Amino acid sequence: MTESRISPRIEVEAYADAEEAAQAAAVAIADWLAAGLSENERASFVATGGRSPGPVYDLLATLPLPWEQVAVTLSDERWVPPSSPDSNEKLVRDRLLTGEAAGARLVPLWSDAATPADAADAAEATVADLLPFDVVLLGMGDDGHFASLFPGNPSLDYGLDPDSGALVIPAPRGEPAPPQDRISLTLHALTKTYLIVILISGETKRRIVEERDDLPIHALFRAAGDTPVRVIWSP
Ligand SMILES: O=C(O)[C@H](O)[C@@H](O)[C@H](O)[C@H](O)COP(=O)(O)O
Repeated sequence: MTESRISPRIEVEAYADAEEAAQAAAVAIADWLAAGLSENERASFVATGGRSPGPVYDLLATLPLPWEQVAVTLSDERWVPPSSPDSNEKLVRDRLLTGEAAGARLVPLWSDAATPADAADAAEATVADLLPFDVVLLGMGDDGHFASLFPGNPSLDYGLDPDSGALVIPAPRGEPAPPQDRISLTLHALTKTYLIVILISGETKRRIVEERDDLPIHALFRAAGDTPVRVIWSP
């Protein structure tokens, strides 16, 4: 593993391949959950969507943690029911809440509310009950978005406002992204945690992290304060 520093606190940890990166992320998450559970009755984990985290969840589901003491919520959700193949809740139910981790408690963001805004309002209280999170897992898009906080989206400024006080907001579909309405945790919510793990791959994403400072992900780095941020990368 090699490390490159882009700031005093953020290090890009380079792993040989996606499998090694997933292993490193799973170990980081499991260690932090175990540490939280050594001090508290409950722990909470923010899982993310997309293509990258599935192998991490597969590994976590094999680990003998006291998962019945762990609450799992989502960094964001597409405005689709949990039966949809696009649902992040479905991804987490299928890949994480199985095996050893079947007993974990899922706190979803989607509900049968009339609109994403109504669902976000309803999720505000259930997410607030989980704070501070023990660990947050995020991915990042090629545009530097994380969760559903997309460059150019009308919800972005509010979503990145560290003083907003809001935990969960609607993110409308738009041009260029996202392709469908979303619900997202805010920067304010996602930085109320003891560890942030960002799982990315490919040169484009590594260069975004290392060479730019103007995208949503960089606002997260700045807002993280004393919260450790681990950027786990593979080619
Ligand atoms: O709902 C989602 O799609 C995710 O929460 C999203 O924020 C994801 O983390 C990034 O788009 C990176 O996705 P990949 O890991 O597939 O590149």
